[in-house]
Amino acid sequence: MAAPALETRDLTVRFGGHVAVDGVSCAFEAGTLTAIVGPNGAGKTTWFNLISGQLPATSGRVLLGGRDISGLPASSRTRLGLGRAFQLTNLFPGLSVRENVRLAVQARAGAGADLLRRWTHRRDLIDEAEDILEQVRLSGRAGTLAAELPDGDQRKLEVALLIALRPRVFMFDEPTAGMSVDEVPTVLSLIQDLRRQGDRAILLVEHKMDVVRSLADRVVVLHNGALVADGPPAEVMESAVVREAYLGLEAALDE
Ligand SMILES: Nc1ncnc2c1ncn2[C@@H]1O[C@H](COP(=O)(O)OP(=O)(O)OP(=O)(O)O)[C@@H](O)[C@H]1O
Repeated sequence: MAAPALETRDLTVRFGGHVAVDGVSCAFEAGTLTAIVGPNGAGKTTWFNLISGQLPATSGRVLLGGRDISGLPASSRTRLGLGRAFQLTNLFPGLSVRENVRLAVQARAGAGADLLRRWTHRRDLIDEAEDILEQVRLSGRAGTLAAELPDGDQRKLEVALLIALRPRVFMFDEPTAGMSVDEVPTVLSLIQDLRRQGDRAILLVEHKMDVVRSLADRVVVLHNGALVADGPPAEVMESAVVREAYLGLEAALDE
């Protein structure tokens, strides 16, 4: 059997006496979208930080496609196919949307640091960038400077840059936080499109239960740093253990 796209084994981090992520073992298969939920301070973002390499683990392992990446820095993990959205540092505010996407495609393709000058020779990469712009519905804004995009479009651009990297694992941490109501569906349908491609695992930290219900195949619940429930959304969100453990979530679950 193929190794899971991503796996954490007994992953733990302590801050002094506080165990923020407590022995979390969990595997994510390609073609699935897993929502990670839990009350504030449950350890969701810290778990993401351990997976992406932003934070070193105290103990435990992270495996990407079966390969142990625990000791690797974040940049190497990205190169190996771990794509975390909204943490990207490769967005150039002074360049247009199109130029940003082209640079990301070119960087992934290893076309060198000669950047925009080479574009005329790489029709395939130009086409790929245009396809991605279309996929994220930013073709109409291709000439706009990244810095001048409204927030929602900037999120879309960040997803575009992530797609350009062709990761096998996509990690989204509250992708619609702070967005206006009319922008939310676009970003959610983008994430749904990614899931439909079938060859990647998608992890989504999300507080909005309606989003979880509509997008996720599976829900993983963290509480006090530990994984306390894992299963199909309807089952997990209705389970007594989750309802009892999460008084704070109860209102949201009933929405
Ligand atoms: N660098 C750090 N140093 C000390 N404590 C930390 C650090 N990072 C996180 N923590 C603590 O670890 C716990 C988990 O925090 P984390 O942000 O991962 O929770 P979360 O589930 O993502 O919460 P939220 O939903 O509010 O984003 C919290 O108690 C937090 O204060």
